[in-house]
Amino acid sequence: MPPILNNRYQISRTLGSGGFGETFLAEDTHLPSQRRCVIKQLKPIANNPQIYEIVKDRFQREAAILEELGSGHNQIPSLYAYFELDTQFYLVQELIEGVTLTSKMQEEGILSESSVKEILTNLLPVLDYIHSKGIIHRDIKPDNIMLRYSDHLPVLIDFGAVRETMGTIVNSQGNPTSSIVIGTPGFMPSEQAAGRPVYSSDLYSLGLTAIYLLTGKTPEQLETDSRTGEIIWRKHISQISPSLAMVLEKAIMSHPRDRYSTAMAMLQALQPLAQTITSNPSSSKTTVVSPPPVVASSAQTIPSTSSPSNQNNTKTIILGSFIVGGLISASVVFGMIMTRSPESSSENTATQQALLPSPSVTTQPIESPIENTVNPSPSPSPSITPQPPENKPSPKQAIPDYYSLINNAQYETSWKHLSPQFRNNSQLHPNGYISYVDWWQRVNFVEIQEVRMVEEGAEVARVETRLKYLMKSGREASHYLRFRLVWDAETNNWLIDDAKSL
Ligand SMILES: Nc1ncnc2c1ncn2[C@@H]1O[C@H](COP(=O)(O)OP(=O)(O)OP(=O)(O)O)[C@@H](O)[C@H]1O
Repeated sequence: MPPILNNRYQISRTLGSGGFGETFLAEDTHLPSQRRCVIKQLKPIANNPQIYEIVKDRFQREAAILEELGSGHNQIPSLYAYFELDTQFYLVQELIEGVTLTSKMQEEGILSESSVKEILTNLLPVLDYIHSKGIIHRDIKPDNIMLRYSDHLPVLIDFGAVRETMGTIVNSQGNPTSSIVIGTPGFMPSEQAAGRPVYSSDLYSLGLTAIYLLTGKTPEQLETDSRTGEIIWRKHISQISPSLAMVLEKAIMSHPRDRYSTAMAMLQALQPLAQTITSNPSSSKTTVVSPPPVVASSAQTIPSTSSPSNQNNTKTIILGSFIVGGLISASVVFGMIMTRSPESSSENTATQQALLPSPSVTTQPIESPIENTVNPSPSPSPSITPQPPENKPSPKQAIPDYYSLINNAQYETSWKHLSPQFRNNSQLHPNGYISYVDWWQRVNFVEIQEVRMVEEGAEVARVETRLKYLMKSGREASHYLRFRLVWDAETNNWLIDDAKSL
């Protein structure tokens, strides 16, 4: 290796070497500052002029993607330059002054739960960003995440796609294809090992990275449950909050269907936990569950008023009831509602009407006095909004709390967050709790995109929400719901008493 590469970069030392070449620390002699940089050398595996041209073409495209990613997110190194030299390819990247998670672990030992949560919370938006560009990293592991000294933020290095390009060969049909699977055994899920990575493959790898940081165990050192095929890891941690354990459990499920389908969904499942640990639970922190900028920019806001037509009202009532309470016998109708436009057919409307809950429960106008609440004490006058006592939780927080339980499959607890009246509604829950659980088991994740207070009284409150349902079937649907909450002094909680679509 010449001391000066491409007549410009003075090599200081080798940082690492892998199957496709070496990584160097260098100085850019063409800049007055002699800026330090990292140079990644890549060697194509095939020694064939025809393939070389294909690799060159692909390398250029991958470099363009890296340039875009690096300039679009501060936790991805910038691409300063790229070039080819003597049939080898080079990427010149921003030097991240920091430490890889592997080195940190080796130096300091296992990380605390709060450090791991912080890393996850700061890394998931980066994954969301690259996924929003249609890119799967494919090699998330402790070696490829650096904690930057200056701001302690995790930075994602070493994207897999460029290396894959170097593995280009021509298959027996004469088409260029990659001969290699990118990823690291143990950290990559089976669908990726089979050459079919999906976005949640990165979440799987991230989950195992977090487990490595918490336990010091690499995936190869963890056993697998021979009955379910899932990884057994919890016994290696003396103490972990059940909520973080559930998030990690879901992230590393062997089947992609059972994992979080998006980085934001995983982040959202994590955030109420961070909030519980770090903030005053009585303060309203709904910004924590607000959508990330990517989602928010394209999303609609909650309609400020609602005057649905009768037909829409019908749909609304059923939908709202299903979404909160769950109705086993009507799940087929729910499926139809989720996939059809608001102008549902008269046939569907008839089916829906047959399933209408009692009008006294769901059709009362928002301004009408609330009856049948759990707490028999008189409702306050609508014109007076009493100040809630200091230690009383915000009704706004009741919604993310409820869905956090749902997302963590804590159905027994979430069921208790419904008012007795809502639970006992036989049209909503013909078999009580069994119907409720049966319904929720079909839902992969509920994303809370917005929560807005409409009315806050001492005993009754109303909030409007924008939710996104990610079904296990792969369907997605957005819903605007208005919740009525009733205060339960006994449990010191706001209980969900009703929900209507807007
Ligand atoms: N942008 C960067 N800033 C600072 N250090 C980096 C950067 N990129 C890589 N490194 C350091 O160089 C080491 C090796 O780099 P890298 O992981 O890219 O390649 P490798 O291990 O040689 O091969 P492979 O690409 O097969 O993983 C990393 O562990 C990291 O310490």
